[in-house]
Amino acid sequence: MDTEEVTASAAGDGRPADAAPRYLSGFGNEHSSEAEPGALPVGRNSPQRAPLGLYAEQLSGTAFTEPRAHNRRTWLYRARPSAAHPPFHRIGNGSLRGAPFEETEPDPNRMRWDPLPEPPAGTDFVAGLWTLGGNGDARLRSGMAIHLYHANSPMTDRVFGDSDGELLLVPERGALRLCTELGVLVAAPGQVALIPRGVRFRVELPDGEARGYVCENYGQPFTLPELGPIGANGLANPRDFLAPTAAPEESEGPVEVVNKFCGRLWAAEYAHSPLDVVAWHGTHVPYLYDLRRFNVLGTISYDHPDPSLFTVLTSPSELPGQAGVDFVVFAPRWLVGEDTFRPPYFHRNVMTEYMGLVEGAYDAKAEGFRPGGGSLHNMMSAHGPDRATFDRASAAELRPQRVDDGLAFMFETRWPVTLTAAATDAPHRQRHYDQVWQGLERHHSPKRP
Ligand SMILES: O=C(O)Cc1cc(O)ccc1O
Ligand SMILES: [Fe+2]
Repeated sequence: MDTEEVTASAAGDGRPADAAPRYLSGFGNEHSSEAEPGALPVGRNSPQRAPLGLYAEQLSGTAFTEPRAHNRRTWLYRARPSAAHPPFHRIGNGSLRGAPFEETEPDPNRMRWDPLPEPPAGTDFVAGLWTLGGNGDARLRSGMAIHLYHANSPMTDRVFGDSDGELLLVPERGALRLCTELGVLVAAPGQVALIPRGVRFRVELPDGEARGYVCENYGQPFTLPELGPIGANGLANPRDFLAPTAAPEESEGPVEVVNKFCGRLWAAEYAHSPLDVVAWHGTHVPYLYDLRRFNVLGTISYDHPDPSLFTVLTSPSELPGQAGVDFVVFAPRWLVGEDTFRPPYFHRNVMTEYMGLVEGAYDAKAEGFRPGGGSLHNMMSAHGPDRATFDRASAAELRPQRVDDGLAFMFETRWPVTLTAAATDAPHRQRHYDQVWQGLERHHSPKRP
C-alpha cells in the first residue's frame, strides 16, 4: 500500500481523477509506494533476496552522515540495477551550460529578455534547455543555474538525470508529464515540479509543446522556510506537496541515459528502461506543488513587506539567512496598505534577483516583462517600479485592491549571476531595458544650508 494517496484532482490541476497520476501528500515525509503488492520489503531495506526478484538500490541525495533532519535518501526496488550499463561517453551540450560560468564578465547592468524563440521541430526537453547563467561551482555542490526550456517533442527512448543538482521546473506554457524513477508527475503552468539530484526522468508533452524555466540548485536541497513569528501555519503548506507513486516501465532497451555531470552531458545506452522501479520508500523524492495553494501573507497596516514573505522553498547556505537560492512566488493577493506605495519599492539588493512570469503581468512593470521572458537584477543593481508604475501607484486611490492578473516568481540567490555568451548575445535580449526608468523627474531641489 502507498502512504496517503491523493489524486491529481485533489491537487487542483483540473484533470479528471481517473486519468490522473496518484500522488502522496506531504513535504519531506518518509513516503513509500509499491506498484505490486509485496514488492516493498518489510522491516529491512536489504533482504538477502528482495521481494519478487527485484534488485534493492539506495539513492543518496545527502551524505550518509548528514543530520537526520536534512538526510535524504530513497530505497528503490527495481527490475534491473542501475549499475548494469556500458561506459558513459560525452555528447554535445547544445545550449546547456554549467557552473562555473566563465564565458562572460560578470555584468552589473540590469537585463531583460523576451521569451525563447521557437525551437526547431523535434526538440525534446533536454535539447530544448537553454542556459541563461548562474553562479557557484557544480563540482563544489554550491550555487545555482538558471535555464529556460522550449520543447515541441516528447523524449522517446531517452531519459535524463542531473548529478549536478536538483531541478525546479516552472512550466509557463504547456504541461510537463514527468515520468520519473519514482513515478509520474504532471506539472501544468501554475504548478512547479522538483526532480531531486540524480533521479532519472523522461519528459512527455501532453500539450504538444512546452516552455518554462528551470532553477538548477547545486547546493543544499530546497526545503520549506522557517515560519518564525508567523506561527505554525502559512506560506506553502507541507501537505500540498505531492510525491508520485511507483509506476514502473516495462520497456527493454535501448534507452539513452543522459547524465549531466559537472556541467557536461554524457550518455550511456542502457539495454532496459531505467524507469523500472516497482517499489520505493524514502525522502529523496520528486514533488509537485500548485503555486495557487500558496498562503500569501502581507501587511494589514502599512508599508510594503520584503518579498522574503513570499518564499515557497529555500536552499540554505552555511550563512544563516543567506540562501544559496530562494524560490519566491508573487501569487494573487489583496493589497490594503494605508499611506503606502504598494508596488515593489526602489531598491538595491546584495542578493541577485532573476524574475520570470508564468502568466499575466507583474505589478512593478507596466509593460515589457512578458510571460516566458525574464529579468536579471544582479547584486546591488538599482531597480524597482518602472516609470509608468511609479506614476500610477503614487497617485492611486488606496482602496483594498486585488492583484490577481499575473503569476510572477523569483529565483533569488546569494551570489551574483554570470551570464552565458548565448544569454548576453541573444537576439531576444531587450537592449534598452534601462529606459523603463527614464523620465523619473526631479521633484525636489535640496536647499543649501
Ligand atoms: O524586484 C522585484 O520586483 C522583486 C521584489 C519585489 C518586492 O515586492 C520587493 C522587493 C523585490 O526585490
Ligand atoms: Fe528586486
